[in-house]
Amino acid sequence: MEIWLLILGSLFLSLLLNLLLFRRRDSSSLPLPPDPNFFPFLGTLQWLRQGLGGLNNYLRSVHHRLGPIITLRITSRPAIFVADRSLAHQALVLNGAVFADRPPAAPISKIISSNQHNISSSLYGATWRLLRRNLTSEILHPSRVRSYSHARRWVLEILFDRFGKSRGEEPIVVVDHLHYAMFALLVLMCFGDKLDEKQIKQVEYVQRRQLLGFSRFNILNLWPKFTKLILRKRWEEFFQMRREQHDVLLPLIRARRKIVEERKNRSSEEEEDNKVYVQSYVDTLLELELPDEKRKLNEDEIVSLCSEFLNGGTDTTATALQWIMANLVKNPEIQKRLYEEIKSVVGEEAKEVEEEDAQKMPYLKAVVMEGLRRHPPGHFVLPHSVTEDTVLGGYKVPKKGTINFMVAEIGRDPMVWEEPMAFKPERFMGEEEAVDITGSRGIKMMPFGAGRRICPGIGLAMLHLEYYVANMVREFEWKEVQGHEVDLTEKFEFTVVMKHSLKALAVLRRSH
Ligand code: HEM
Repeated sequence: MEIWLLILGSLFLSLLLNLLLFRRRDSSSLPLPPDPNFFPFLGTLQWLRQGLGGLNNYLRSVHHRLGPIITLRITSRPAIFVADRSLAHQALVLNGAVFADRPPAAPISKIISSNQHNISSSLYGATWRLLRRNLTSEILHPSRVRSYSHARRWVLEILFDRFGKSRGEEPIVVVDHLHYAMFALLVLMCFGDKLDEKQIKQVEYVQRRQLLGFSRFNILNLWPKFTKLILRKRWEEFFQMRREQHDVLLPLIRARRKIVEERKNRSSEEEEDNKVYVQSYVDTLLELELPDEKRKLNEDEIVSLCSEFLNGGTDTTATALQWIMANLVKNPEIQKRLYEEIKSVVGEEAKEVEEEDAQKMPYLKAVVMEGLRRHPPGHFVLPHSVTEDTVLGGYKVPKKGTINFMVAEIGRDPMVWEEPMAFKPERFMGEEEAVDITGSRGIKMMPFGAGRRICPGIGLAMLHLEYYVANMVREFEWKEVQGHEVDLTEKFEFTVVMKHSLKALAVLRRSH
């Protein structure tokens, strides 16, 4: 009886909260969140010149003046920015379905996403659901992720080999190796076979060129008809880049299609003998049928989905790894404590920290969490939009607008985190250990977003971060290079990277 009362009581309460928070007033009678500029587009021009870093600084100063939710007029649609964790929770988690849409893609993104036929840009609906479910259940499911453990070990050997060549004497630009390593891993998960170094480097080249080109090509989005005339060369450059990406990815996709078709024609006994087959992301895409159009994906769409998979899992993880390693080099006492923990779990002479060992290493987990809090690879989530006019924080959020959440500001909120700019993994030990990184029970940090559009790669990303940090620290002692002291200044690229890449010495710990 008491249980029933409790359930009824909480249902009633959540209904009431929902009504109070979101539908208290008809949204049409409410104003948009405050806009800092009397002449709306002037402010935009002010930061456009400085790129995303400029936008970030500008937003921070506007939030100080006008509060946690504001509007900017970047294009003809209002763009709302939220810098408050409770408002983010109210929107993304408590009212998740309404805030799960994406805005119509700008011209450049429309081409890259093959008309919004990928996960990150598709509208909230049947196509998004199909593509996202395919990725999470066919590739990112824990059992499938386990089947790629040989690949993670192979990549670890590549990394050790590269670091070892410096013999602890030559400074290493760590992030270059991390990028290559993450590409090797994700390329294998995407296309199946271990490709050779030249092929992996080609994929890395075309993908990173696309990522780093975002800010260069962004201007083409503003007035396409006009820019097609005055920035013709840049449009040509963009299409050339796209062609080169197709030239590299399409042969890999076609080779995979051939393998899948050959498998279908094989008998089950032959299949038994051919146990080396590991399912790749492309294999799963070949089978999909778009729900609205009742047709299979075309090659352009498969390229776009592969590109999203590669970008989603490489740059983000390599960026986070570099920030974490930089803090370990800058704070040798934290690195020492981490090494002691690793040694106590696997012993001094173990060749590898196995993936399961991380479960027995609370300090390792704390180091990774602190890295993601203090240096989230993305300072914003991807732009969201709402499926209907709605209300947030007493303001109107219009259906045709975009809304974004300031990830870095939320993770550095001094009301939640003591000394937010300091790197202190201890804050995740003891009481704070239970910080929920998915934000479903309340948001304190949100490096992967929150709610229905939360990053589907969160489990894989955490595994990669824990596994590579643990192994890099177990095998080498990482030391600062005189004249190249660690500098934590940020630079906005696709992710927010170190302005001066980490250079460090990797000194072997074991004699082998
Ligand atoms: C440290 C690593 C990573 C970080 C920090 C990260 C962060 C994020 C963030 C902030 C979003 C946007 C959420 C939103 O719009 O609300 C996102 C979306 C996404 N991420 Fe990740 N991510 C990481 C790794 C990965 C990996 C490993 C994959 C896949 C292999 C991946 C695939 C995606 C996809 C497909 C989306 C779009 C989701 C959707 O729109 O439904 N990410 N990620």
